[in-house]
Amino acid sequence: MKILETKDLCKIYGDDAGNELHALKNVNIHASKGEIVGIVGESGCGKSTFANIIACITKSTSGKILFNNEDITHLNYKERRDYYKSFQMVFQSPLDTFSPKMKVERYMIEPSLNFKLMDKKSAKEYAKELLATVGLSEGYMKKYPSELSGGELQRVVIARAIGLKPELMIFDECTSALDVSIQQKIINLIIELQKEKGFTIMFITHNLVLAENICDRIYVMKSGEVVDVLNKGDFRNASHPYTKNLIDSIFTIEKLKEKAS
Ligand SMILES: Nc1ncnc2c1ncn2[C@@H]1O[C@H](COP(=O)(O)OP(=O)(O)OP(=O)(O)O)[C@@H](O)[C@H]1O
Repeated sequence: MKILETKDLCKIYGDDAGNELHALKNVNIHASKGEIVGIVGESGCGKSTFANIIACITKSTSGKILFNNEDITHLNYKERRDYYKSFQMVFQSPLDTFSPKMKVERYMIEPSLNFKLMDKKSAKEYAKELLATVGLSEGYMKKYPSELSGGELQRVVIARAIGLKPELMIFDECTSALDVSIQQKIINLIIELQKEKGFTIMFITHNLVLAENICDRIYVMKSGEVVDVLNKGDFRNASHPYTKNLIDSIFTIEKLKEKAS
């Protein structure tokens, strides 16, 4: 069953001088229930624009977005709020989602209170449970963002996002701001949570090796277009020269590493 499907999604950014930038060109991407779908491409290819449109942060210029077969291309305020119960996004920098003056506790209980899902006491208990799920003790509830490491902050962001039991989550370069050793831990956490909770993931990254390791299907983007779709087990059989180049560059790095060791 398809959770998300885009049909000929286009985005044109314009400036005051009348210049147009076609950031997305007829993008057709889908994700079925329980899948981990990768969107991979170099900087500026349109990955974040795509994610922001799905998150209703940016408006598309044309095309359609279907969520559980319902057209969500033009949602009003109330509909968007409802959508955010089923959709959550985790951004590259956890500090972007945190106010520096907000303790972890308030950040964690906010969704439960905003959506009137439970009272404050239960929301606090639920927040502690969620923190435990991402490997953080309840002591973190009383901390400010400045007292947490980048990896810990990203765990808190993930804990809050899964608290709403979303059907679809987008992770937009969610580990690129972290140390390599922490990146692996966060990726493992996301995979474990996905297996346990069964939600669908769109994983946005410039890192093809990472995507290859965790995704069921990868969409390769270049200059706003999907140029290749690679299925699991088939990732090295890319057809587009751009993807072949990406893969060749990985092999070259692997060979250099082999030579060096
Ligand atoms: N608000 C905006 N106004 C004008 N142009 C924009 C805007 N946002 C993005 N762009 C342009 O659209 C293109 C796609 O940008 P986007 O951020 O989606 O790419 P990306 O693949 O996510 O890149 P990165 O990995 O560097 O974040 C780029 O050329 C960018 O400069």
